Amino acid sequence: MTERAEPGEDMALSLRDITVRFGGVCALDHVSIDVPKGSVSGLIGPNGAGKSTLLAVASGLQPVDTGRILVDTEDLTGARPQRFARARMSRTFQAPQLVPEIDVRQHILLGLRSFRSQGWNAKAGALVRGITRSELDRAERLLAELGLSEVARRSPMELPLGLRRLVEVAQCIATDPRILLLDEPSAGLNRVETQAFAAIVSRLSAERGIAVLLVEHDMDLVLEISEQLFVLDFGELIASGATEDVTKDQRVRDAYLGTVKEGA
Ligand SMILES: Nc1ncnc2c1ncn2[C@@H]1O[C@H](COP(=O)(O)OP(=O)(O)OP(=O)(O)O)[C@@H](O)[C@H]1O
Repeated sequence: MTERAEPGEDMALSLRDITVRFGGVCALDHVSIDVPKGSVSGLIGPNGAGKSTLLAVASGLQPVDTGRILVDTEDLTGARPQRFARARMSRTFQAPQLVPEIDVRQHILLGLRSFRSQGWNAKAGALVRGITRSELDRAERLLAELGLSEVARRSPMELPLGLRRLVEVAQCIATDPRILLLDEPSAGLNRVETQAFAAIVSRLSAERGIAVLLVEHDMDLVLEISEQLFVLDFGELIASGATEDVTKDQRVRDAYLGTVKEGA
């Protein structure tokens, strides 16, 4: 099912000529993007532009009508989401996929064992039993790194949305991803929480060499942390490249960034 493809040495994820149609709607129209290793890329565009569809394609959740998906050097087109996870691809969802029955630390322990709480059941609960000292230490370090130590023993459902999103990110990080897809992580966060979140994502990407692809409507956040930008409009990629170049592109400014001032 998977085969070696031509290596995009600096690219963690390459989507080539991706088309996805839902009946008469062309959600993605021959879109190609390259997400570099170890940096943050922003994926922006108005409502309905195809951003969520592209993330679903990139994580193996959405079949494509045309195109190829290369993760590092492997062609995973048509592979199941589990195969993407084995290729060290991890993602968050607009509604964090967390469960009330296990505490924050147990979510991290699941992540360390390469499980997500998505589809959690009694079997997954058993997976966090018999944990080793080393796993516990790693979980505690990660909790501290993301500022979650104080809430480690609480159910994520008792926490405000901003912390729930961080728990999901922490669980993703625990799986030791090469690629992290973030779907509107700042939705529902206040300015201070968004700033804190931005700092954490930038640091994790730089320190751990994670390629981050960020779908986000908060342009301040996107422009602050993204080294590259991809701009979708009605399923079409209208611009891509270094953030400072893309934000000067007249078509992008007209379609989406009308309020961004020169030099922003
Ligand atoms: N499962 C589906 N069935 C039918 N149409 C869909 C489906 N998913 C998405 N679409 C359509 O595909 C287009 C792209 O949707 P998508 O959710 O990817 O956009 P988006 O950029 O993520 O939007 P938003 O910013 O509002 O989340 C839209 O016209 C949407 O209505």
